[in-house]
Amino acid sequence: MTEKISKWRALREFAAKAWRLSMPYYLHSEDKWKARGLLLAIVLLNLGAVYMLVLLNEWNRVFYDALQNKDAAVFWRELGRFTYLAFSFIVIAVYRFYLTQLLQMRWREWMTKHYMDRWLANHRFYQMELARYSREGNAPPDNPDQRIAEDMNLFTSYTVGLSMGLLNAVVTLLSFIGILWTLSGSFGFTFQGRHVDIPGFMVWMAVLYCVVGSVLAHYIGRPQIALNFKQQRFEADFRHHLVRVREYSESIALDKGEGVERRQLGLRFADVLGNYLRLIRTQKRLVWFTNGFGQAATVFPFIVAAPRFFSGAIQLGELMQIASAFDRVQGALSWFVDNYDQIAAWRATTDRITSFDESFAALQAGDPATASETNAEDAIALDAMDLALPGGAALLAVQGARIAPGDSVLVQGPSGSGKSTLFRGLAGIWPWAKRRLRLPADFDARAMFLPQRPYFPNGRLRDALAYPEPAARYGDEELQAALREALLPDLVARLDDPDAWDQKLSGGEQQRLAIARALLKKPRWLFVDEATSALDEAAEATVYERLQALVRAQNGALVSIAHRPGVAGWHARRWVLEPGAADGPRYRVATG
Ligand SMILES: Nc1ncnc2c1ncn2[C@@H]1O[C@H](COP(=O)(O)OP(=O)(O)OP(=O)(O)O)[C@@H](O)[C@H]1O
Repeated sequence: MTEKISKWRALREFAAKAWRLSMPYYLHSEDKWKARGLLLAIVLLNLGAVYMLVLLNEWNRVFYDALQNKDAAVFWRELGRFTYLAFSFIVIAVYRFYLTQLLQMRWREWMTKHYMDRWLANHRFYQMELARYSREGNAPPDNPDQRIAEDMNLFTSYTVGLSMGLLNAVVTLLSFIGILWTLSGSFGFTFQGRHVDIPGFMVWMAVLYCVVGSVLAHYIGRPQIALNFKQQRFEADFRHHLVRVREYSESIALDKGEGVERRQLGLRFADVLGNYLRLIRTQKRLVWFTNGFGQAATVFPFIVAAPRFFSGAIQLGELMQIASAFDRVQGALSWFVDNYDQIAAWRATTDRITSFDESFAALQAGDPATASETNAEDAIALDAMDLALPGGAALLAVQGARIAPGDSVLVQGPSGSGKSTLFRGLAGIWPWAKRRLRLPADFDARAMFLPQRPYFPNGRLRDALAYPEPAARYGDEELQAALREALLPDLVARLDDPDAWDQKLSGGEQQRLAIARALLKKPRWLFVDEATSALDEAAEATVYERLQALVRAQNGALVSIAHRPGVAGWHARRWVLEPGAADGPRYRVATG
């Protein structure tokens, strides 16, 4: 009993989830009127298709009666009528298909854009990756790329396809149950001396046939839901690992890591195949059943109605009409059996998008971490900032630190003490931060962080240099001057060359390209995290001289993280990360 209740609850929860995911498009999106129009047209075409089936069913009776009576005139007239009925049916079928596909496409477009916006907003794409490897309770769903690329497609096509299929089945059922009921006659038998008459006998037989079928299909096909869910995950993990091997191809080749990677890939692919085998075994059982069930359905109505035909109670036309109406009723009632696979996949995809959705909501709930005020003064005031590790352990505390125009600060401390995390906290991307900051009014627009590993999009060098702004914002001369100043004179002539710059350029060249980006954009508040570590000391000194000159010209400040003693000379102040008290964060910042 409790199992039954929990099943109903699971079904209700699934319906609620599918509803929650679907409604925004039809109720609130900017595309809602077109969507509703398409939906209405598809519903009408579905109803039209059922109406055509009713007409064809009636046609069956007249046509077969004409055959039995050897009435050639009626035979030819009915063939003519068939042509017209069949043509209308074909037109409806074509437009039903076309408009359904159009609706699915528009809906997918809207959902994909909507989820891409949410994923990229407020650094959520970054925070999701951070949280994934933390040991906190509920990790975000795996492979967001797959959610966005594949699940949106699956969800929209299953939702439209299956709900229209269900509508079709219900309307067909209602239309043909009446026909079948009228044609059925009643079935009489004597039980304990009393005569019992069952009206609509064929309808009851159809219902019995399909209830038994649906229940059996459910029990046979049930494991598919979980297996489908897992299959998607295993496939995505396998693909993800392949992409990583491609991305880190050089490091792996230098480490001679091919063997390990091959084994890792083999393990992931074995998961894919193992689960797939289980899935197809379950599917095989279901195919056994649905085929047997479908074949039996062809002869079943003849067997049940034959006695009335042989007794002369009905003609051949009526027998054929009964068979065709039974076929329709049975087809409608078997909707569940026939679509078991798809329903299972629909549930899996709905669950995946819902968990993706929930992780957005959870991240959103944590947003106050990024709160900061605008400073009345033109300076960065870190009144208090506590940074923790993903597991919750307190890592670093800063109190009463200040960066004013003209400042140059070197941040020093042991490796792993939280220097980069301090920058992440200042940039407002670290989710485990409690911040009481006052920032200058132009901080958002004019602060720039140079990370240890800069990112360059594949494409023309000018796009990589100007990223994330459009390259068109800068003239050739500006771009070339920035490259020259950042000690990359050889690249000056290659502004329009398309390439994978993060693979083609050496580590030091990539760092100089990131510095060229800073020189191009002229930030006021510049944060440099080991961004010159791959340069030789002479080049590092030249670069620092230029960065210093840059921020001085902007009346800004330079804050650097660097281990090399040579860099210290370019900074007037030090912030040192020192071990904290035993009961507090691991490190505290001593400002100087
Ligand atoms: N995504 C993460 N998940 C878990 N721990 C992290 C994550 N990012 C950083 N940490 C941990 O936070 C601590 C501080 O890291 P951070 O990169 O800020 O150190 P750092 O002082 O800049 O080190 P280095 O000088 O080696 O670059 C380290 O112990 C690191 O392992």
